[in-house]
Amino acid sequence: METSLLYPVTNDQRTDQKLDGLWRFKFDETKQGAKAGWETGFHDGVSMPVPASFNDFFTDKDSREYTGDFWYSRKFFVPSAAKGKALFLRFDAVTHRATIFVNGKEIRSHEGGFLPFAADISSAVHYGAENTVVVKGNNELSREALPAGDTITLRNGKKMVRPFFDFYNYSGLNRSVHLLTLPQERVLDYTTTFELNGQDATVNYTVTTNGDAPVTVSLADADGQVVATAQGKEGALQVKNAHLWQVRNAYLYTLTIQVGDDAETPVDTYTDRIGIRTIRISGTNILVNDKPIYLKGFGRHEDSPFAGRAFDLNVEKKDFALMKWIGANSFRTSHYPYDEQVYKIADEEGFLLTDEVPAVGFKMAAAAFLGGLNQSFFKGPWLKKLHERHIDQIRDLVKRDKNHPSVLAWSLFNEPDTVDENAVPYFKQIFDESKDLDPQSRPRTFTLSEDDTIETSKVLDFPDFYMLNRYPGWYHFGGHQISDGEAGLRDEMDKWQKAGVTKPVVFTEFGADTEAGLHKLPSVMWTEEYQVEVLKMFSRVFDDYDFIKGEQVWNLADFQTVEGNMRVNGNKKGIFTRDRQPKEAAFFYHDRWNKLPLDY
Ligand SMILES: CCC[C@@H]1NC[C@@H](O)[C@H](O)[C@H]1C(=O)O
Repeated sequence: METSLLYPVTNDQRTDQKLDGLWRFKFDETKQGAKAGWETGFHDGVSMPVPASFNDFFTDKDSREYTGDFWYSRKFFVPSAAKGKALFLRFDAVTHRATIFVNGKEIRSHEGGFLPFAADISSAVHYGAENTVVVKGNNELSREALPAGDTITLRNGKKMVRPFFDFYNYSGLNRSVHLLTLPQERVLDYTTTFELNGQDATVNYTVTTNGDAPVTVSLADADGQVVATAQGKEGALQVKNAHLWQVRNAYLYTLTIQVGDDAETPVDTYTDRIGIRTIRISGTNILVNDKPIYLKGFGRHEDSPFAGRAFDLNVEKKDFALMKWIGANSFRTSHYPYDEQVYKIADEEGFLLTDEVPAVGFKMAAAAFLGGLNQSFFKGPWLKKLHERHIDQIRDLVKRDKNHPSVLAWSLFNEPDTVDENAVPYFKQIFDESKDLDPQSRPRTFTLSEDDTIETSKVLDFPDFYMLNRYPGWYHFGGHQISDGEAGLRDEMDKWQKAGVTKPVVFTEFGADTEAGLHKLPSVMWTEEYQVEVLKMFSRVFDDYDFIKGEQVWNLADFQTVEGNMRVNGNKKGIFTRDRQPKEAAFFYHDRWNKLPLDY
């Protein structure tokens, strides 16, 4: 678990310099890099953009599909003025694992391709001079790491991944790298929780520092007017006539934490933007500020041409423009934590997001669909190591994202095999160990696949609300059989209703692969007309069951997957194409969702 995951800020005490741009890059198929001294830096290889996945920049298949070790290297200057400061390199994400070297000295390693980590380089840098940072990365998959898969070796000796999941194994320095200079005594973390008292609100906070200097906390409104202050590492800010953060009607305050007893020359200052709101599950309702909401939106991916899985602010801005146009109010960060900038935008735009760890592929049937073996996933020698990494990534996810008003819930798995009795002890451990991580006690949940129903799933007591992934009309009862698909879906909803469902149900995946531009009258599968027929069918069912409190269609946009006879250069269930142009279904949802209130 990381000591501090605060997002970098620049002020009189802190600097944040991004090391984005072209680095040197090379593969290390024979693992010769360490022996050849690559950790001290290199000038050969190719230039590689950061942040970006390396895969799509190559024109040969062996390079695009490369699996194994790879190395990045670049120089960076450390000014003499940085002497006396704590120096860190912060990697927003390296997929799937990394070892960091500075000037040839190994600093640290990190496991997990979608969460940040910081390397303390204070003892390794030369001041007033150029330094060299080297990243040794690896993108192999296994059953004891997240996301789950296998790595096989072809007869020609080359490694190849067999993901147990349906998204491409884009790899590399997928997010920004920051050179941070920080005060020796500083803020490491902070928490906020909220109480609403009529028009007023109380912001309860805690601050963690690495020293004993006094702490002062203040809150300023959107006009910069300080509305509350408090002293101490724990306290309460009393806000009169609080302006609440609401769904698609956001309001953000600025929280300022000052360390030191002289406000004129503080030891450290950290600022962040927070939203005052509460989240609660009550019966089959999801409440924001004690008002029931209905989730309208998408499962998404961080995926785009050229950048691969890398965070691209241009794509993110476009995606939010599309989600606002269509009338959405939420999305799931399927199937991994997204770049922190996504959550900041969601905070500003008033979107709710379900924050998901990459616990995907925990189901051998899925592996079988994608080429794995058909056996119990939750009964194997990989479980101990997998659990360690799983709970570690849940801890870091909550530590990183706990102060975002946009975070509605934590998704701890996607489509795990919950029919298997062996799943129960694993789920109990994960839910027990994650229970107290979030100071705001937001709901914890996971998605249930087609096989995991109210009759077959063994773990339905754990989630705080249910997330269903259902595909009648596509993976079964497709085409002219869609009427049987609707009847079967209604049968299942009737069983949920009859069982007396006591928690909200959100549909987090449903849809149909659709080739943009393919039309036929009457429709056939893969046409735009058919995708609309499927989505209209789901809409009819959703409108008939009041315990259903959300519809997040799969997917916002077409996205890259492994190649195969079930994929046409990727997954085409997007409502928009991969270059973000609308299919017919986009206009269906624009009409359906914009008739409703923004938050219901
Ligand atoms: C029947 C499982 C559906 C599956 N669910 C997980 C997503 O990551 C996939 O993209 C989606 C699909 O196959 O479209």
